[in-house]
Amino acid sequence: MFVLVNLKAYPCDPIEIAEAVRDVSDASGVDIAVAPQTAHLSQVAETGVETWGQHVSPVEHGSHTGSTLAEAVADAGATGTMLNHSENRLKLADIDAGLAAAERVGLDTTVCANNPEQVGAVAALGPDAVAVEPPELIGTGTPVSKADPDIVTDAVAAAEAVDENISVFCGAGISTGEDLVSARELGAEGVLLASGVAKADDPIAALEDLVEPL
Ligand SMILES: O=C[C@H](O)COP(=O)(O)O
Repeated sequence: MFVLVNLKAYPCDPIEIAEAVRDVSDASGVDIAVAPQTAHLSQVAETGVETWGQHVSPVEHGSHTGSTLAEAVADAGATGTMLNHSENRLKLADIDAGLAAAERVGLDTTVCANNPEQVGAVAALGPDAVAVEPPELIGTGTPVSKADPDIVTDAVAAAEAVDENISVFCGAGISTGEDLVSARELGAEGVLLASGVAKADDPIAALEDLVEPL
């Protein structure tokens, strides 16, 4: 299972969490990555943790003030990026161009989608992975794998129908090892989570609980 910890814009210490993710990943053997704010990418990557961008812009070098250039994200030490998170929705053409930008610099890509229908649509653009996240469950602590398991199994089927090599992750409300096991049993190869770690009083304990049953 792949675990991507998205720090969003939460008021957490990105280095403390990066070091916790690195240490728990090393100790458990579970592939865990962290996606900090773009401005923190270099500092986070320097800890040695697997580092992802939260977004890259659908642009090349040029007159694009305020953009998140894929080259800069890769230069900062990221090895992957999300696109189209529910809190940063993109037009289909911009997802396509964002994927091209990420692939140009060798970043792994995970495109988020609200539901299985959107999973099928974005899978057709050829990302490495898709992540299904019902927006209404994000940040609730109620895991999608329990609240609506069909969303996960339908997302897996939708992606497989397009390309069986695309990995499917799920997210929203995931915070325990039991949630990860449920996600895996439903066919997900990874999970996307945020508040369960970024808002935890003890991020190391939260991460250890996540990977304990794997
Ligand atoms: O990027 C992460 C997802 O939006 C899930 O967030 P959450 O774990 O706080 O529900």
